[in-house]
Amino acid sequence: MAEIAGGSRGVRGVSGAVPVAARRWPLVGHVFSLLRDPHRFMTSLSVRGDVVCIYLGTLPVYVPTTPELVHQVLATDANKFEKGMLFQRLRPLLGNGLAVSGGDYYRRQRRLVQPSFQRVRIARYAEIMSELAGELVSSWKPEQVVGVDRSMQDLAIAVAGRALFSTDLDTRVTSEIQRSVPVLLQDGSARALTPKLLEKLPISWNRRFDEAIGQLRRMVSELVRTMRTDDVRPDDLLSALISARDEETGESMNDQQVLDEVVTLLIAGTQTTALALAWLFHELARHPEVERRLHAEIDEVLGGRRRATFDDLPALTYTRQVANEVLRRYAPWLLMRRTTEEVALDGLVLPADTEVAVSPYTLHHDSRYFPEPNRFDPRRWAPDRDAGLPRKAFLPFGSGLHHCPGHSFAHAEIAITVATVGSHYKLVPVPGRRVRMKMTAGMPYPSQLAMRVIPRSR
Ligand code: HEM
Repeated sequence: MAEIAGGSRGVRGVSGAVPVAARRWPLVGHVFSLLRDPHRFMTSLSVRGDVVCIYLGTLPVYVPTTPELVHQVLATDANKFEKGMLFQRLRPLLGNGLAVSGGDYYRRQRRLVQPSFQRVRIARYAEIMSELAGELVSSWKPEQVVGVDRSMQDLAIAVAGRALFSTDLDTRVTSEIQRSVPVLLQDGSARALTPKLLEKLPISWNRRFDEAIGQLRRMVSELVRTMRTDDVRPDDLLSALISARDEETGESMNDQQVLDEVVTLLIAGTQTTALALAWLFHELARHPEVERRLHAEIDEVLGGRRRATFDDLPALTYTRQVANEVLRRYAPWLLMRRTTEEVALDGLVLPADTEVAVSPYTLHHDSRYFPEPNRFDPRRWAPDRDAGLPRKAFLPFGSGLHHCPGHSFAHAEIAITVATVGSHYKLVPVPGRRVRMKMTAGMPYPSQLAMRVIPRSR
């Protein structure tokens, strides 16, 4: 029989009954099931109920599974929530940046950061994307085996680094970013999930993590100070953040605030985009008919050019459909929130300080909104099917108050990279290496993604 949490002021003062997800273990709760087979666990939630309780260790977390309830949490009632427990554990890394801050402070910072992602600025960042994707492709040799996950991560870090700090800064900056960001991405999620007690132990990954944060924050704060005193500022994201003025108050950010937002952008904007690209190449290799159609589009739009640019984006329509399908299939597992006051959610009353999580992954694999959800089918996103699209069930970039400010940046980077790679090469899997999906850092990670680079014959 299904386990039920709640009851009259049951779990931590929650009133109302709610089903508990299957396969709960003593002490670890559902963490074991999540790690062992994340796809199976996350897709089992919607069959259980409209709100399901999962346990991260002994902590109950309430997960709404319908688009309407998700919209309530992320948009309509967004003011009644703050970022949840896992984000708080990342404060040493992200400071008080957008991903962790809340209330009036958050709103002001969001108003200041948002203009850095206007269309004209994306066009400027797209030049960097095109140049760096071209350099990556030139560095590959025909028949070479590349770690696609690692290559895409290096590329995304280089793009974000240059977009933030312009091209003419010394290479010390770029190499420090290339060194610290992967450490922070890898160890940051482990730190968020392990007991707080372990943070202080002098074990190697704690030392590595603390050293990487220290180095990165020192370097960025030095840059911010230098840039403030320079008469001529480069046309980059960092100068845009420094010059931003709040329309309502005329205020700008101090050095600490700029620093927190820069580190947040480096962390939030790199791993996510790199994963989408890595999974995209994986899916292309598994679906030759999709790959053929994509290559045909690239050849037609680029007309023999070897690098895609910002101006090509509107014509790369099938590329966009493929990207959307990747973002559907490989979406964030859980976006964590915590109530700041009492919230009524589908017959439940959640008191303040209750952990709630929304799962884009679960919604994206619910057959009520996406028929045959495990099938990779970019045609779902074809323009003639537009009217039937379940928009509220598609949340790769979240929605409402915290909707990802970097979504156009990410779409531009995905399309430019795929088209630039596709104009030279196709990537084929190395036989005998099985790719599994891992639960890491809130996103689906491939276990390993070694692929061979084959020149395209046209
Ligand atoms: C495929 C790539 C990406 C995906 C799937 C993605 C996904 C998301 C999601 C789901 C959220 C909402 C989190 C929440 O509600 O708790 C978010 C927020 C955020 N993203 Fe992205 N993102 C991507 C790329 C980027 C890029 C390229 C940047 C910046 C250069 C960026 C910067 C941010 C920031 C700063 C936030 C926090 C926003 C806030 O809380 O107000 N992201 N992203």
